[in-house]
Amino acid sequence: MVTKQNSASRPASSVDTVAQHRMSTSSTASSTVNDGKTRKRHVTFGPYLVGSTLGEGEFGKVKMGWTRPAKGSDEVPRQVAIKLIRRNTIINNAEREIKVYREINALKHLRHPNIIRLEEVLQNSKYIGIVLEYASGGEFYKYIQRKRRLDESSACKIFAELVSGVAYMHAKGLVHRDLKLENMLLDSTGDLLITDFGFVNEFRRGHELMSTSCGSPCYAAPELVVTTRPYRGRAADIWSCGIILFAMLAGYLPWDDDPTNPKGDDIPKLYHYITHTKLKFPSYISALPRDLLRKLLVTDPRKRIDMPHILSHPWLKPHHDFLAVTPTEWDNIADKKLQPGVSKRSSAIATPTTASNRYSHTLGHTERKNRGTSLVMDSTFKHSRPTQHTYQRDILAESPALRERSAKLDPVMEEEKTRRRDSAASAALKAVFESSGDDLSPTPSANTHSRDNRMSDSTFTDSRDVIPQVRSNSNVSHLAVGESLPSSRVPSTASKTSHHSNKKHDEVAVNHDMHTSKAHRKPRPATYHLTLHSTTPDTSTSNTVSDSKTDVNASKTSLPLSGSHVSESNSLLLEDAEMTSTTNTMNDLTTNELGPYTVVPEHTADITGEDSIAPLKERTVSNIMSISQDLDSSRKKNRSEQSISRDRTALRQPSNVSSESKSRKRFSFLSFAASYNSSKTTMHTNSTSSSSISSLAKHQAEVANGRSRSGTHTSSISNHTKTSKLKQNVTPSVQNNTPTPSLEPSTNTTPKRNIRASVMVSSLSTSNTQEVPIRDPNVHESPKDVSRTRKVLDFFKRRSMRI
Ligand SMILES: Nc1ncnc2c1ncn2[C@@H]1O[C@H](COP(=O)(O)OP(=O)(O)OP(=O)(O)O)[C@@H](O)[C@H]1O
Repeated sequence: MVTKQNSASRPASSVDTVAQHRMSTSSTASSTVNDGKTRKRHVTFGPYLVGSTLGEGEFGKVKMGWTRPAKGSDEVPRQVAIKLIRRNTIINNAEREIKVYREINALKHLRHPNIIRLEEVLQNSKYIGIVLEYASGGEFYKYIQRKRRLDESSACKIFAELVSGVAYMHAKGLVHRDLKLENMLLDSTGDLLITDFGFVNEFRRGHELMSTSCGSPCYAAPELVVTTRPYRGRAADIWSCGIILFAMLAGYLPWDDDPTNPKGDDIPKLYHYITHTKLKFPSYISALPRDLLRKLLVTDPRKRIDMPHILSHPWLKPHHDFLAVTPTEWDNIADKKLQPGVSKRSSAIATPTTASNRYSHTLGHTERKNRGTSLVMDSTFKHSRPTQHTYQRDILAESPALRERSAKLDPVMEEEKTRRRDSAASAALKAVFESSGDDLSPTPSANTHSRDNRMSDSTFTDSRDVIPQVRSNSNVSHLAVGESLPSSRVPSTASKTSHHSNKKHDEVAVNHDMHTSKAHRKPRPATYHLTLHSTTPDTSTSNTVSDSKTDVNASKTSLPLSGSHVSESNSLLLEDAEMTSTTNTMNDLTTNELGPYTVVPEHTADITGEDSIAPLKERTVSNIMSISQDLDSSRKKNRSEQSISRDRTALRQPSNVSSESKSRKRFSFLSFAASYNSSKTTMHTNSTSSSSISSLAKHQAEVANGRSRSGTHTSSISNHTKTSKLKQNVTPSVQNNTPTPSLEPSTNTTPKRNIRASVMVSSLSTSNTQEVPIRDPNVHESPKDVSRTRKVLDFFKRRSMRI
């Protein structure tokens, strides 16, 4: 149990004691410990000691953190990852703010072993700190880079975990919309953790069309890119899963072999290629995964395989028991610790092996079902959080406006809501809000429901079972998303075992004939470029598997191919009669998902604000609503300004960006501009869009000429990719008497900026963008082709203005 203490009142020696204890348990902590003669200042954030930077994202740094066990406690400090978001970076940016709260609220409702676990959210005057489960296995895309590609059994296991997590969130009425290798982490046992829920959205069954395009170009489903029609979020996620599976198995991204676009960085060309070219497999991918990939990477979302068929696909047979766990069962497993009268500690002691088998895919489904109430979770589920609808119900009960919004909740979840209404989490949370009055924010009055008080409630037989809770002292009002069991009481993360960890991702037998030294030099998101591999065109035109002569088993394997899921051709059906206008807008989501998170860390150090002890502005329903209401206007107002200021912010990034982060392939306006220029496009826009383009073009010219305001951009710019295509000196002409933006680059090498890959593009009125003829001398396109490609370009044109 972590006890919050005020650093001002806590003896410094105890800090050192904790630090030394920490040092003894974690090798990464040594930098904060001195020789004992002089006291060093330890960086803290709320109840956590803060360590080194794990990574950097759009909103700021992710830091390693450690819990600080109370003095005399036998608890071992536990590692967490703290995503620190500078409040001033989101305070005047409604979209960013919404993204942060989307992530928080989505994570709060998701409890699945392959989805990163949210521990709690802290806030002070400078930062919002999202405390996450620490993924000690690191980033999945780096793992693939190291391995070059995964062997089929490893890929199968990881893919099973991925689709299990995705199926779970889909069943919860949520779509991720930014699934990609870069948003996947590994835990200590090599199991997958899906992360980065900033683009998550909610859908209702029967009304699941979405209008906001977002994601990362290489992983985005074609319907997001080449049409402006509403799309089905779940189908888009499934496409991304297909790209991920292909990358895992092949070691490179699909449709990466366009000779006219060898680096795949010309996104419009890439999508043109995707929609016109059959999927090709390298010879080392066998028949079953090929079959699944063919069904996943179907450009027509109506013909794309759906989740039930994925889960039952023969290639995933080794994991069918794991995949048979239903979302409700996952929830039941997570809720186990909340049930009155169940002592996790005694159960864990009584059934240690069961606990460690939690993720075991080898566990028979029958056996798993029969475990019944004896099932014990290990540390992954040591926290419990209020469910989405429990949480919403309690909030909505206090707000007529939000109650009205609640009518839009997924009816599929109604049963879930009812089922959870009386859960311990619900009761505890309700108690918190009841005591907090109309404000709905946990205030000092909520402290009457302090941990100690609730511990005396006979409902909870084990103090560690009580979550969520308000941890409080005289200075702090803290809504904890979860509370941990002492690490010593439960199987540690490191001790988690599964049959996967036994294998520990066997080293891939790399075919060195295929992986030439040239291949190693190619900076691809998934390491290799297709053209360096032996590839086999997908020649299937019917429900047969006959892709490669190396697939000896192909002809012998009888696959339950579903005609509806087999891609006969990659032509995208743009006319989707079923698609109608969507009601699922960002505003809908915003109001439903924002919550009264207001947490004040008790004491400060380097990363805390000066006034951190003072009560901070509560996040009330009214300001939640105002964010929602202001969204549209602020979006319009700030569109072009934000894009430029973000560009400049990115340019002011510190020069010591790690080489790894530099090498991460990120989509940027510059890369788009390079692609745009290289496609020799002439733009015709109306005055509105042209002014934005003009602004961006002006800014880009500044960048190219080294006149960035910060003056430090050269050091912060990734120079691993030279925008050689900019040297083609193509100047789009902007008509309608608007100034012609000069996109001519300087003759100097113009490096590509390293900014985030995930973007969100609101569907703008097509009237804002006029004809965008594509002129590619090498391609003779039909009017239909031109139209499709134009849509691609429109997408990225809009997108680039939204960055
Ligand atoms: N729970 C975690 N455990 C370990 N490392 C993490 C964890 N979360 C993030 N990281 C590291 O921090 C990096 C930045 O994460 P973050 O989610 O902020 O950025 P991102 O992946 O670029 O997403 P985005 O910027 O879209 O929010 C990751 O790439 C990863 O290396």
